[in-house]
Amino acid sequence: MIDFSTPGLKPGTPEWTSVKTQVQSLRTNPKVPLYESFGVDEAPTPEKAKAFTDQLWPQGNENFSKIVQSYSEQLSELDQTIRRMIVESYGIEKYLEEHLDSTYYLLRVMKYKGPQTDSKKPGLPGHTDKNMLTILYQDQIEGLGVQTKDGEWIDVKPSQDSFVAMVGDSLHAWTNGRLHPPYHRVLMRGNKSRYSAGLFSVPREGYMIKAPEELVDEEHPLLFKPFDHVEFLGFYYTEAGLKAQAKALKLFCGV
Ligand SMILES: O=C(O)CCC(=O)C(=O)O
Ligand SMILES: [Fe+2]
Repeated sequence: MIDFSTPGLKPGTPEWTSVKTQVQSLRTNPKVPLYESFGVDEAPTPEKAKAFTDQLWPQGNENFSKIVQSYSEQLSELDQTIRRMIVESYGIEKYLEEHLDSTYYLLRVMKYKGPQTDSKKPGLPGHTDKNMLTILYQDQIEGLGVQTKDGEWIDVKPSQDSFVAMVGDSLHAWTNGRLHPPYHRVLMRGNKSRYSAGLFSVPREGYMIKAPEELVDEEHPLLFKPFDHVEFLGFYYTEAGLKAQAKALKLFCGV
């Protein structure tokens, strides 16, 4: 998963290569000054959780590393439970294994600084997630807003014991449009920092995302041609892709 601090990202550039490294470095961007994030691919793997921790604490922090690993592992199980329920609800269990195997897990921890004013300032611009499914946890400082299909913005109230699961563009395409990827953003106000963590199931490079034929019929014509998520990201971070925003996938491979 690539965040918004790398606009114009294109395959082959040094920025692109940095995204491909296993431990993703701290992301900051002058255009989104309140936002900082730090992520790791394959987060449920103990070695990756440790490498991630060592970036933050070069002298090591075993406790944090164990928490990162166990949090990612448990949330990856939740991700699989949700995706299994989705697959079963469409009666297409024969695709379950392939579908679950088609992704890996990225953990991203995020910090949004308080803008030191009572008027709301953008923390993260509006977007749809490009991956399969996102599971978010936010601390007690609110800021996440989700847009309904009618265009109304609703605030997601922080809750210590719940997560927000969000469909990404890839799952929208895989279900041939049956599941909606919500447009969402973070707005900050006041002087307190907000922390959040996202566990993203991300389609593997080289895997062609293709809606099962059972989900394509006269009533539901095929919406997207099969596509590779990494190639789609390459397009998304071009000027045309960023301009198209939530419609980027349609522009990239819409039928
Ligand atoms: O921090 C949040 O609550 C949202 C983060 C988000 O939307 C993302 O990383 O894609
Ligand atoms: Fe998001």
